[in-house]
Amino acid sequence: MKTSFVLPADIEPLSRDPKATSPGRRINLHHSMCFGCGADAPVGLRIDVIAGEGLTVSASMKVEDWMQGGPGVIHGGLLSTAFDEVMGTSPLLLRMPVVTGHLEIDYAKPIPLGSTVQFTGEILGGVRRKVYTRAVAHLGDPQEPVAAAHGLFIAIDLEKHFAGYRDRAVHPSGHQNGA
Ligand SMILES: CCCCCCCCCCCCCC(=O)SCCNC(=O)CCNC(=O)[C@H](O)C(C)(C)COP(=O)(O)OP(=O)(O)OC[C@H]1O[C@@H](n2cnc3c(N)ncnc32)[C@H](O)[C@@H]1OP(=O)(O)O
Repeated sequence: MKTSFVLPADIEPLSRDPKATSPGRRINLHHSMCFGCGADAPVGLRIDVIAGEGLTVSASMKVEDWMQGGPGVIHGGLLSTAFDEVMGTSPLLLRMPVVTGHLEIDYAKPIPLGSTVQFTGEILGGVRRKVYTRAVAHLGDPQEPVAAAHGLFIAIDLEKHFAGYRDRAVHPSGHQNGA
């Protein structure tokens, strides 16, 4: 599939953390109200990202009617959110919390409503706090990808990064902290 994404020349291999989620198990994320993965989010993708061997992950997502962009097909921005979730979860195999720094999507074919998108993702390597990832989407035949993505994720200190925002966090009760 065509892409304009270029990996840096100084990229280095990364290693799976020995305590990372075992292959075949769901990678547990941050909170249940996350738009990408949370079971309690009022509207969301509810994507379960499954650890694979090495630095790989997989996931699937049913394309519901509310995800429509063009007539009968998925909205491209919504697909990019799904890629963000799949690739953004993968650095937890390194036991590294990250946020998205840069995201690129290559759309190859329209994705019909009612289909199930299968994602495979992998960590390609890193440079300092930067983690480079790639993911591919298909509708059942891995040889016929419908889209692919590259993501650059930046390792963060969780406490510091969200320090100024946590009082706005929404909880399953519908209440915000302090509200
Ligand atoms: C609540 C729990 C969350 C965590 C759970 C994990 C699972 C979540 C899964 C959910 C998935 C969904 C996830 C989401 O949706 S996360 C939500 C969307 N993302 C954000 O909100 C991030 C907003 N950005 C920032 O906070 C800062 O800019 C960050 C923290 C990213 C960097 O600011 P910081 O001041 O800390 O560091 P730095 O500026 O020195 O940058 C560091 C290095 O990175 C390089 N760089 C930076 N940006 C870019 C760029 N665009 N292209 C190329 N390179 C870039 C930069 O050159 C430098 O490189 P080098 O000098 O080393 O060579």
